[in-house]
Amino acid sequence: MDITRVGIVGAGQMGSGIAHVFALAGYDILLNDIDQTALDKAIETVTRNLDRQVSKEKISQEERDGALGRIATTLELSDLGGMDLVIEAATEREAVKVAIFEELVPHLKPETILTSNTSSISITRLASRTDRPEKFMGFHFMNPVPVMQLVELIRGIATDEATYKTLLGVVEALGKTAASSEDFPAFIVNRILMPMINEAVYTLYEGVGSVSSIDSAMRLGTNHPMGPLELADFIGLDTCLAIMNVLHDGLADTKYRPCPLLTKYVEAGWLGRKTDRGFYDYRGDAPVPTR
Ligand SMILES: CC(=O)CC(=O)SCCNC(=O)CCNC(=O)[C@H](O)C(C)(C)COP(=O)(O)OP(=O)(O)OC[C@H]1O[C@@H](n2cnc3c(N)ncnc32)[C@H](O)[C@@H]1OP(=O)(O)O
Ligand SMILES: NC(=O)C1=CN([C@@H]2O[C@H](COP(=O)(O)OP(=O)(O)OC[C@H]3O[C@@H](n4cnc5c(N)ncnc54)[C@H](OP(=O)(O)O)[C@@H]3O)[C@@H](O)[C@H]2O)C=CC1
Repeated sequence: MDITRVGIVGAGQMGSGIAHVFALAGYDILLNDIDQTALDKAIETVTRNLDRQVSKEKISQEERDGALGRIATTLELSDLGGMDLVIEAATEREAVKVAIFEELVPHLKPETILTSNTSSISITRLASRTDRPEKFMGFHFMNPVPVMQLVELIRGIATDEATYKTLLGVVEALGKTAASSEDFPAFIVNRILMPMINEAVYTLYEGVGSVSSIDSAMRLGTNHPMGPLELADFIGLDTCLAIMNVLHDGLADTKYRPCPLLTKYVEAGWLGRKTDRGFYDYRGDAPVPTR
């Protein structure tokens, strides 16, 4: 199937990054959120990141202008009805995603491919709440989307081959690389990454190390570009906790229990960079470790 128009639901860090790379690759984008401020912020973020790419001579001014011109925004989910492909990138809560699909599906063309950027939730279960499980897939981008090469492709039990092949073609058109994962909790990347981040929070909780010693140990000792607590703040502590809960519930193994300190930070509304406070305080010029 030929994809030219792409709808994106949720204009947070992932929705804006996905809009950026699709627009740069020539797709027409309609970005939706429940909050006008989120849409305005997303356009600001995309503009800033495109400008950064121009200043680093990765793209030309014309490419930047073209990409920005291809992104429109809307508060009405029904406006996404005419899209060829829809990517849901709203908050990592199953009830939120299911409500979006139930509202959106009656407006979609029969041939539209529907996808979720979920980090962890069962694709088969989400697909079953739509009218098109055979045209439904997990389409999992990595953060920051303009920089990270990987896209995980997750087929639900009913996903057909044509849908998989179409999305594989889209990943190639974006200049990214696909990895296929079976539909099990948190797929490949987060099945491995998130227990490491959770263990880093336990390491802090048990007093084995401070925020800076844990992060510098992993940055300098294992050559990770970011320490695990810095990365948790970057991803969003609410998203990290949601993923751990999906692993814990879905695999029924206590080794995935979320660290109580992670839960406490989320309960406090300290969600990391997006709220200016997590394991680091981002309100000053440079991030300051909080423990
Ligand atoms: C939770 C999930 O479901 C799945 C996930 O996403 S898991 C998270 C996966 N992501 C990671 O693990 C990220 C780990 N961190 C990193 O790779 C790096 O720290 C980073 C790429 C984010 C930043 O790298 P850095 O070297 O510290 O910073 P910086 O020099 O500013 O950026 C590196 C390059 O990326 C570019 N860049 C960074 N953010 C960008 C953005 N949002 N848009 C466009 N370009 C960007 C910079 O311009 C720079 O380009 P050059 O190499 O041409 O100079
Ligand atoms: N953060 C990461 O590193 C990664 C995240 N993901 C996944 O991507 C998805 C989005 O994550 P991320 O961008 O980080 O989260 P953010 O919190 O940055 O953004 C989520 C956005 O979705 C909006 N939203 C909530 N409910 C609705 C709705 N009903 N309709 C439209 N928009 C809605 C939120 O609005 P409001 O703020 O008003 O609630 C917010 O703007 C999640 O499923 C996450 O697991 C995937 C890969 C990496």
